[in-house]
Amino acid sequence: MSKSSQSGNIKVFCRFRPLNPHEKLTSDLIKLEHDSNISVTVFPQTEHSIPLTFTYDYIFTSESTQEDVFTIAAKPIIEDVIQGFNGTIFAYGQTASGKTHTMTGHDIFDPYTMGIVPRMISKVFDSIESADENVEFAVKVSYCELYLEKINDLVEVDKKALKIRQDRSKGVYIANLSEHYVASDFDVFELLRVGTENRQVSCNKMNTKSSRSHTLFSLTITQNNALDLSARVGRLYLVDLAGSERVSKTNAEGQRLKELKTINKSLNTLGQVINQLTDGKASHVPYRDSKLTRILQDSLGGNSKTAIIITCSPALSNESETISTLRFGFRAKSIKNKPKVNRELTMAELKLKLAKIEEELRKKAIKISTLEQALSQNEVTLPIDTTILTEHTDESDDLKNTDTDDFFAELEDARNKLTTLVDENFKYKTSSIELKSNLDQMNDNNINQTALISVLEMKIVNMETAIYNKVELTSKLSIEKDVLTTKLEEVQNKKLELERIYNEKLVESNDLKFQVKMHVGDDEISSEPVDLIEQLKNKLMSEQQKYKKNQTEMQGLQIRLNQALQELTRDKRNEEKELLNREIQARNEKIKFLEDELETITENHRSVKKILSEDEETLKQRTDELERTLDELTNMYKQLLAKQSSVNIEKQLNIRKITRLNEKIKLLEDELKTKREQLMTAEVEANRFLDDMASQSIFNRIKVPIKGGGGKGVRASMANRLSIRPNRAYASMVSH
Ligand SMILES: Nc1ncnc2c1ncn2[C@@H]1O[C@H](COP(=O)(O)OP(=O)(O)OP(=O)(O)O)[C@@H](O)[C@H]1O
Repeated sequence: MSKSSQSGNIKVFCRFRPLNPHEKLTSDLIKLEHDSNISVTVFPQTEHSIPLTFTYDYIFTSESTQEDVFTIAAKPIIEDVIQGFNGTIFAYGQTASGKTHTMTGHDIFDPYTMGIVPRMISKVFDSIESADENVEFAVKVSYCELYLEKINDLVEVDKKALKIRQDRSKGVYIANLSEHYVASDFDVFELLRVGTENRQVSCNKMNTKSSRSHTLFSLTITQNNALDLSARVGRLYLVDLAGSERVSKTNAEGQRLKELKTINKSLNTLGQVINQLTDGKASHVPYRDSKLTRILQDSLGGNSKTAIIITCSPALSNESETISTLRFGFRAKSIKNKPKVNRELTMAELKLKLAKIEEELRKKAIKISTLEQALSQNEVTLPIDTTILTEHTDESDDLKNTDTDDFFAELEDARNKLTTLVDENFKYKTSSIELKSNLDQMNDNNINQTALISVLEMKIVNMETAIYNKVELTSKLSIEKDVLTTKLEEVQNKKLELERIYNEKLVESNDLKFQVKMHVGDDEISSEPVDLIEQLKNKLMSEQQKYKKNQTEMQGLQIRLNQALQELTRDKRNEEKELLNREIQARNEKIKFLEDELETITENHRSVKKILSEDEETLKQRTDELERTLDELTNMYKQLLAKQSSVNIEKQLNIRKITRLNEKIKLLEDELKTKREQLMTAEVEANRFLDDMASQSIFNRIKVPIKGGGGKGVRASMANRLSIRPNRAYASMVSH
C-alpha cells in the first residue's frame, strides 16, 4: 500500500426538512434566518435566549432536492472512493428529522425521491463503465445493523452478535460479516432490499416507521490495472443512525424503552467522541465506549473522507432537539481526518522510486561526508569502516525493507541535532575560553597586588625597625637624663653641705676674731693664736677653693645637664618625632587600607574562584553531556551507515529483482498477446455464464470481475432485466 495522505476537516452539511402534515396543524416554525448557504441563525423562543449562529459546509433548506444533497454532499466522497480513499457518509438527527429520507429516500428507483445510497451505487457503476478498459474492478458489499449494542448481519441473518476487530491493513472491521460480490447496481439494490426487510423498525409516537437500529452499509471497490499492475482499494461506509429522542416525548416502555436508552447512550458516546476530538487538550477519545463509535473510529479522526449530514426538524415543538443537533454538527466540523489512498505501486512508479532512492542515496553520501567533516571539526573521531558503504552480500534477503523517506528524515534529524550540538559545544568552548582568560587576568592582577603588598610589608618592617631604633635611643637618653639628674642632685647636696660648712666655719671664724679681740687687744695677741688663725685662714682658703672647684664642677654638670635636657626637648627632635609619628600613622593607615584592599581582593578572588568552579562544574557536566550525546550520535551515525549499507544492499537486490521482473514481464507480455485473443472468445462465454449465475443467485461469494468500460455487457444485460421496474410497495420497502 502506498501513502498519499492529505489532512482535511470532516465536511458537515445541514438539512432542514419541511413541516410534516401533523406539525402543520399543531406547531409553529422555529424562528431562523438563512444568512447564506453556509450559515444559519436560530432565534430561540425560550425566554432570555440569545440568537445562535451556526456555519457548515452547506445548508440545505426544506426546498432542497435529493439531487442537490447528492451532488453537493455525497458525490465528492464517492469520487474519492473510486480514487482509492475510504469514505463515510452518515446522517445524524432527532427521530423523524429525515435521516432515512436523506440516506435512502422514499423510492430507490424514483430518480426524483431516491436518496444518497441508490445514487451513489449508480454513480459507482457509471464510473466503472466509463473507466479505462485495462482496469478490472471488483465490487463487494456488506450490510449490517447495530441493535441493542449487538452487530447483526442483515443479509445472512444467522450471523448475529458479530465482533469488531482491528488490524494494520484493514483498520477497524467487523469479523465474519458476510461480503457479497456484485456485478451491477441491480445486485446492490436487491441486497439492500433484503437487508432493509430484516432491519429493526418499529412504530413510535413521532415516526410511524422509526429506525430502532443504526445501519452500516459498506461497499468496497478494488481496481487492478493490467497495464501498470497497480492496485487500489476504496471503501465506502453509508451509515443511517437511529434517531435520538426524549423518553418523555415517546411514552416508551418495556423493549421500546430499552431500545431508546441504548440508542441514546450510543449517540451520547458519539457526541463525547466528537467533543474529545475537537477539544484539542483531550488525551483520550472514548471510541470503545460504544460499538457505534468503535465502528466509526476510522471515519472520525481517522483516515477516511467523511461527510456528516445533520437533519433538523423546523417545528417549534422540536426546537431544543434541533438546536442540540445544530450544536453537534457545528462541533464535528472541526474534526480533522487524514485520508489516504489505498494503492499498490505500478512498475513505472517502482522504477521511479528506485531512481529517487538512488538520487537520495547520492545526496545521503554527500550529507554523510558533511557530517563527517562537522564531526572531525569538533574533534570527534568515528571508527567508521568506509567499506561498509559499498559492501553488500547475497545473504541479505532477510533484510527488512527500509523506508528511505524515514531514513532520510532520521538522517536529517540527526544532522540537525549534531549541528545544534556542535554550535552549542562551540558556544560553551568560547565562553569557557573567555572565563579562563578572565580568570588568568584576575590571577595576574592578584599576583601584582601580592607583590605590591609584599613591597609595602617590607617598607613597614623597615619603618618599624627605624621606629624601634628611635624608641631605643629615646630610652637611652632618658636613662642618661636620669643619671645626670641623680648626679646633679648629688652636686647640689654637696654644694648645700659646703655652704653649710662654710657658714659654720664663718661663724667659728667670727667667734674666734671676737675672742681674740676680747682676750688680747689689738697688739697683745701672741704668735700662737696668729698661727692658728693663719692655719684657719689657709684651711678656709682651701675650703673656698674646694667650694669654687665644686661649684665650677657643678656648673659644668649643670651645663651638661641643661645641654642634655635641651637636646631632649629640642624642637627639632620633637618635630622629627612628630613627623615620625605622623609617618607611622600614615603608614599604619596605608597598611590598614592595603589590608582592606587585600581582603576585598581575596574575597573577590574567592567568589570568582567559586563562580569559576561552579561554571567549571556546569561546563564539565555540559561537556560530559555533549560527549554522551556525541557518543549517541556516533552510534546513531553508525546505525545510519549500517542502514545505508542495508539500503545499498536492498537497492542492489531491487535492481536484480526489477531486472528479473522485467524479463518476466517481457515473457508475460508475449504470453499475454497470444492469450488475449483466446480470452476475447472466453469473455463472451464468461458473460453468458455470469448471466446464468445472476439469474440463479444475486448474492455472490465468488469474486466477479467487472471490466472498466468493457463491463457494459454485464450491466446492459442486467438493465434489461431491470426494465421490469419493481412495484411501488417493493420500492418503499427498500427505503425503510
Ligand atoms: N427533506 C424532506 N422532504 C420531504 N419529506 C421529508 C424530508 N425529510 C423527511 N421527510 C419525511 O419525514 C418523515 C420522517 O423522515 P425519516 O423517516 O427519514 O426520519 P428519520 O430521521 O430517519 O427517523 P428515525 O430516526 O425515526 O428513523 C418521512 O415521512 C419522510 O418522508
